[in-house]
Amino acid sequence: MQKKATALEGLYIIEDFITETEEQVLIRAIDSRAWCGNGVAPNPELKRRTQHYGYEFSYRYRKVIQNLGPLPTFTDFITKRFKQQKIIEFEDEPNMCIINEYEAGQGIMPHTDAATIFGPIILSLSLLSSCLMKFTHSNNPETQFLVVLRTSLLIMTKSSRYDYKHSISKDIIEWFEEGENGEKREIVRSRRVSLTFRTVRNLGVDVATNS
Ligand SMILES: O=C(O)CCC(=O)C(=O)O
Ligand SMILES: [Fe+2]
Repeated sequence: MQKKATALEGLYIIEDFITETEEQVLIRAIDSRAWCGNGVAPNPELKRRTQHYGYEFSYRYRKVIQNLGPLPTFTDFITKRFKQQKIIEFEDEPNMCIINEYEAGQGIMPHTDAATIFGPIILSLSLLSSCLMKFTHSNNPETQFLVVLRTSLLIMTKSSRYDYKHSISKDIIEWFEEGENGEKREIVRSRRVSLTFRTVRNLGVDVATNS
């Protein structure tokens, strides 16, 4: 398992964080649970579907609204691996996991995960379809970085976590350049599911945005 640095300070990717079998087992466990969003409470106004564990986040009020108890057992092997691989320190143990589902044509608007509420490390495990995540500097929008998310773990810390907004487009076809020769590659987006692990530090209102 290799933690690779990206060109953006504080942003790392681990490509082989879980196996294909673990991915399938996770998807089955997730799909056996109830989704909210797309008309269903507690976040009916959000078009994409989500599941909230540990704490419930309200996109409307931009804050954590209730403690939901421990994370589900199907995430135990993931959080254990965070510790084994020394991705997190003890005090950064995630106590919240939001699962997002993106159908083809769905994305997430540029935002910075609330610095007042969540801890310094944001971990996002991507399943199923690949996509591009764009990082745009909050004060200097011309400064941008693109990362490819396959079945991988994204580790967002430091500048990437605080100084940039991250977003995923709604595009069904995305292009990126890879390798030494900058070969052009295509992603045809289909269903993607991500698990974002955070540490809730504070139950205050999110003064930044999390959409
Ligand atoms: O889907 C992802 O990988 C990112 C989700 C995200 O940025 C968020 O929920 O704040
Ligand atoms: Fe985010």
